[in-house]
Amino acid sequence: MGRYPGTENEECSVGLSETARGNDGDAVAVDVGAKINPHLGVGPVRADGLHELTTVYQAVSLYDTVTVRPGKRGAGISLAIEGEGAGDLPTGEDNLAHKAAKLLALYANVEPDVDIHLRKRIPVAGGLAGGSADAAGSLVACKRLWNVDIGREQLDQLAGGLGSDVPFCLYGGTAVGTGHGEKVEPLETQASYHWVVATSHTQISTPECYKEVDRLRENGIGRYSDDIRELCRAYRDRAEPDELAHLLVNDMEAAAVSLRPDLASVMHGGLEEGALTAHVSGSGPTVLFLARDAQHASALARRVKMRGGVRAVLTAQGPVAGPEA
Ligand SMILES: C[C@](O)(CO)[C@H](O)COP(=O)(O)OP(=O)(O)OC[C@H]1O[C@@H](n2ccc(N)nc2=O)[C@H](O)[C@@H]1O
Ligand SMILES: Nc1ncnc2c1ncn2[C@@H]1O[C@H](COP(=O)(O)OP(=O)(O)OP(=O)(O)O)[C@@H](O)[C@H]1O
Repeated sequence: MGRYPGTENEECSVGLSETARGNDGDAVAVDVGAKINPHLGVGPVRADGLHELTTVYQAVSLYDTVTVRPGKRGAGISLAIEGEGAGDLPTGEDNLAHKAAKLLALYANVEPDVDIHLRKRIPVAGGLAGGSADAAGSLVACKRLWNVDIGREQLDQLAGGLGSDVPFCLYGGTAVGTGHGEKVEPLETQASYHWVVATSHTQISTPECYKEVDRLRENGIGRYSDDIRELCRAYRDRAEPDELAHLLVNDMEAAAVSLRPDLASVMHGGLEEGALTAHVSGSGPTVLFLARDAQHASALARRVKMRGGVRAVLTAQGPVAGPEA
């Protein structure tokens, strides 16, 4: 069993290294879960270039760990990354965890002298909001490190300026997202579901996937799924996984498959192996399979892996709580 409830992935059961969590009392470490969209309705493009969304978010048990420590006076923000995709990610101002720390320091009028360490387990550019999770973790950890007095609404606003998924990553759990995804309303549910998460060797850029949605729409393919009532009811009523399977929607799926046609055979393979349903996660290319329970998820993950054509196959359970420092 992993160190997080509901996960047995090796990636998640590895104890944190000393560099990640240290022994110094000044370090603040937070775990932030990946995001999935059980419903992702994509509407028209707005005047600001972003698409109107009606989405249901859920945080699942694949975690990045963000650790912050006081840096040398005047040294600014330093960032080190280990784990999933570490070599490919920016370590400077382009990193979302860096941006988040800088933004909070500006808000709080404190010197941003902080050493940030990211232990990444969330696949990069996989449609699982790994960068957004790190931004949310950095906000929460730096808030604690610098004792920043900031209300929920203002924190949400800073998060929304960093990216559409960042406000949800602050909340975790299950939530409804509107606007361009930044307006988040928590959705209470006692239900818990088990997923198989099949990651990919290549990445899909989020803006490219949105552009492909638009291109397909111009050709009459796809429509805005803006009705989430049945899905919200199912979450409130603790629907059985079989019922939930029929209610999941992703308006970006056709675009992701158009950009990466091999995803269709990954989905088809999982269904043949007994998945209740298969969907692209967000803007892809990760594929999610819904399982009946934890045992079914483990068995299904093994079978999906044996079929090949994917990078890694993980299991995850959701919802999980948001980051706490
Ligand atoms: C696909 C999702 O993950 C679903 O939750 C999100 O909508 C993407 O959220 P994100 O990665 O935080 O994206 P952002 O950093 O806000 O935006 C990246 C780019 O995606 C496109 N974008 C994003 C959100 C949105 N509602 N409409 C868009 O068209 C825009 O081209 C934008 O420049
Ligand atoms: N801390 C970070 N972790 C991951 N990616 C980051 C980070 N900071 C910046 N990025 C950039 O963001 C890009 C998208 O990465 P991310 O893992 O967030 O994608 P994603 O899961 O597809 O996002 P979303 O689901 O929100 O669309 C990466 O290619 C990378 O260049």
